[in-house]
Amino acid sequence: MHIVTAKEMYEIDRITMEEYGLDGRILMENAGRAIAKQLEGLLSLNQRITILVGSGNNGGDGFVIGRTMMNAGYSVRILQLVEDNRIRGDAQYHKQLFLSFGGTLLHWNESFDLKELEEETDVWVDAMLGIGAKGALRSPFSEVCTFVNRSERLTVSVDIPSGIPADEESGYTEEAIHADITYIIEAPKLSTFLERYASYYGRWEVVRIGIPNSAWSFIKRAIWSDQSVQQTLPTRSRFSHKGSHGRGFVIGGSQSMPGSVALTSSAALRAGAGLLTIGTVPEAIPSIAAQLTEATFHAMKGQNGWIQAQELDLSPYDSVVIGMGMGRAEETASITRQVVKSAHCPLLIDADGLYHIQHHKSSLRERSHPTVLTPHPGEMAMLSNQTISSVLDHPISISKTFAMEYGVYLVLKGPFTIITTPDGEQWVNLTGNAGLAKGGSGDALAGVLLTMMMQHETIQHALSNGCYLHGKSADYMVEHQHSDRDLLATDVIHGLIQIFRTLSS
Ligand SMILES: NC(=O)C1=CN([C@@H]2O[C@H](COP(=O)(O)OP(=O)(O)OC[C@H]3O[C@@H](n4cnc5c(N)ncnc54)[C@H](OP(=O)(O)O)[C@@H]3O)[C@@H](O)[C@H]2O)[C@@H](O)CC1
Ligand SMILES: [K+]
Repeated sequence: MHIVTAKEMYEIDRITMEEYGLDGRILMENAGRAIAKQLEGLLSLNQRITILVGSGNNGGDGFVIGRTMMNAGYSVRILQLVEDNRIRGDAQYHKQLFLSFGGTLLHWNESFDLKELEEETDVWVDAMLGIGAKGALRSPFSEVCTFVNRSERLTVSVDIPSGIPADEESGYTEEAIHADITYIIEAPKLSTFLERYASYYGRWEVVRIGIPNSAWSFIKRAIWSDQSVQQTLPTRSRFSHKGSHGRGFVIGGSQSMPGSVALTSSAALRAGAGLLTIGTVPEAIPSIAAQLTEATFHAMKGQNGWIQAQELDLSPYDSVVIGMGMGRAEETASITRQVVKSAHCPLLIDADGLYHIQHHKSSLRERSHPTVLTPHPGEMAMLSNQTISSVLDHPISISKTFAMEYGVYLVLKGPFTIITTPDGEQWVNLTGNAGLAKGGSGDALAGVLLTMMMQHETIQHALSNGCYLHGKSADYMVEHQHSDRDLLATDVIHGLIQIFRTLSS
């Protein structure tokens, strides 16, 4: 399923109408009918529907929904918020149909009594503004949205909750509709995944309106779905041996921080790594070894409990991860630089490794093997010289610019983790929950990703599947054994057992 900007969606509509010849009025009919079908499944016949329409094609969808629901036996009325002469084109065509079918149309005016309307309403359908919304809500949209948000009635939005943008834009008002459900037309828009706007959507579902599949070919952004996982997660052959599942190397840890490297390694093993070696300071080995009997160790030279710069032979490994629990001292900066240069295999840089790389980003471009960076928004801000709030407002475009500029795979972690390839292709992962917002989650993710990188032909598939599995495990654990308060990274690692069992059954 693709993810689009408003501009891209308009282009897809244009291609469908001009190049394939599908009339815009039919698209609008399909949109309204697809949403009406969902509403019929959701509502009982005694629930009275009020549809709020604006001047654009979003309102046009509202007129189709009105006619279709009315025909299905529901009590429907439409409140039009703009003057009659503002409704044109396809929307005007469908408004006429609604009227000729005997629909009830109310017009907004200064003295309109919304309270009275509310008394005759069980469900608000918001068809005021769609992807054509620009800037803060103007009157009377702002007053109507404020009223609907205060009303206790079920609120269903068409395509986008009115008042929020489709794209990574700011400057919108909080009066935007807080929908219970949003039926998104054909493809989620960027704002569906932005911290600032995601909650306005409520629960969302995508409805198809007949856009041809080939019209999407220029869109390089999509959701990583259950189906994507089924198509790309490698199966294990009966004749495989430990060497077939990858030999991984985890570099990190320090005397005072052995835990994160233990989590990464434990996750890598649980995700199915064939062999795993941990490179850390001698002082950290006993405590990690006590937890992880399956790992082997490479005792690295250390000073004051931190890893020192030293020669490392990385040739035996299929993938390397560096950074967790390593500290920010100059010694660990030079080992990071050295590994970036000498790892002739896929390399994942996380945590303190990202801190060290910020001043040597150009060295990433010189690598001839894949490099993966796994920042959280704070680390992304540091790497891209942006503020954290700017990263949160523009995670999709900032990720893309960075990944393309430095030729890296980027995994920007968050409630919707975004995976970007060096070519600028992007995938959004939907699994995971608030239980992952704590220390240790990132360490566990790095371990799962390390293993996936050794077992997939394509790094993007590896990263997308790794993020999916990690989030899916967290979801499973919160559903069956934990809450999103008490979930720990070790629980997420443990939950992988169940996820693999389900996927392979
Ligand atoms: N073939 C297609 O294209 C299909 C499209 N489809 C549907 O069309 C939707 C997009 O339609 P759209 O482009 O007409 O834009 P839409 O969001 O309805 O409204 C624009 C109007 O809003 C106004 N306005 C803007 N900002 C405002 C504000 N802050 N406060 C107040 N008013 C504001 C603006 O006024 P203006 O600024 O021009 O004065 C303009 O008149 C899309 O989301 C989907 O639902 C489907 O039917 C499938 C086929
Ligand atoms: K809307």
